[in-house]
Amino acid sequence: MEYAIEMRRALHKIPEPGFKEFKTQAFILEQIRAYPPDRVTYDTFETGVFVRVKGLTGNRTIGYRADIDGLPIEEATGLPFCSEHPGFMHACGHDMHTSIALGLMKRIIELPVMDDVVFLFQPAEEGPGGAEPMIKSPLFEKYRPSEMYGLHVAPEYPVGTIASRPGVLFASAREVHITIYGQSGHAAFPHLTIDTVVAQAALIMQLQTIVSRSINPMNCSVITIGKVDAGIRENVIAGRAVLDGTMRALNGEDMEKLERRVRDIIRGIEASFGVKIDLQFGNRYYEVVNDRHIVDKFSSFVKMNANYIECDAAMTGEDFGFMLKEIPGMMFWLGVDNPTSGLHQPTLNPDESAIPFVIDLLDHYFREYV
Ligand SMILES: CC(=O)N[C@@H](CCC[C@H](N)C(=O)O)C(=O)O
Repeated sequence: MEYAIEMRRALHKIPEPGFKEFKTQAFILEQIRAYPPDRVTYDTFETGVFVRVKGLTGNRTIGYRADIDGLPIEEATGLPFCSEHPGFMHACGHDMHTSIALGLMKRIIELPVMDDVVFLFQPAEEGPGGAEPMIKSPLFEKYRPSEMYGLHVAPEYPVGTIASRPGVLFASAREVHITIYGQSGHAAFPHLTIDTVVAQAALIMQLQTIVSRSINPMNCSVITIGKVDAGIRENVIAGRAVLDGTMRALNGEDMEKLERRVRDIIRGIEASFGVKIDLQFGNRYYEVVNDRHIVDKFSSFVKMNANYIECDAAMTGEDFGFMLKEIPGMMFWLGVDNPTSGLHQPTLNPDESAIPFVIDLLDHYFREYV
């Protein structure tokens, strides 16, 4: 079996949450330590790894980033190499991203390219975000590339397709964590309680008016409440309710407006229902903004070798945006032909033939065009 596919299957079995990618990091280090130290240098950062592969001239340093974390989703693919970690799955394709980086690294160690190539195996993309601390760490200066690339699997495109665009490719994203405090009591005496479930329901519905009533309809934004929790049984009024969600926008102004309106609505809910609400915003992921010149260079190359689509921006978030704020570069979608499933679904099953396809493509690009 092709080395990188073997890597993917091994990684698929051990999905781990952000900053707890201990087995994944050990697995990556095991691969790196098999190479001669005069070809490869590396450092660990939290559960991530920086690697430099020496080029023939080393005049420049090209960066390639792979995110390595999994998601708290119970896998339902039935694959023979499915997750061995109950309740966790590589449901966003980071096993593909990491094995592509390992395969590309092996290729250019065995047959060097002109430039040094730096690989960033980054933890916690799904949250709380590993890209920002990784590039703020002093180690980043030792590995700093002059341009950077990253990819994300795209189940909706067939294998052999690359999609990207100059400018904003992914939205900015910010998690929202809300806890509602009231007064629990008997279901039969609601007037003696402060029911957080009713406040929670009203809050969810009001939050859903922000995008439609406060954001310019010509712009795109999203508020999703992905998790709600409250109560202990049918005849006890819940004294505490929790909501977790995420907000997306394509520019900073809209993201700030989303935050402002969430605060306003929460004040209103407190006044109308007599509850107290604790609101916490997570890290803001910046938009992924692709460098125009680098997209031109890369897309011209791809058009000669594969199918290139100039796609629309997507409302997915990606902390690769932090890296692209610091270093010019680009992210692109890699077709993995799984249109009946999708990202963050328990049935996600990317076509592995995309792995050798993109390793060949990037190897060729890094060797002759970058
Ligand atoms: C590519 C992808 O699916 N990324 C995640 C990033 C999540 C960021 C953060 N945890 C949030 O929810 O805001 C996405 O959900 O788009």
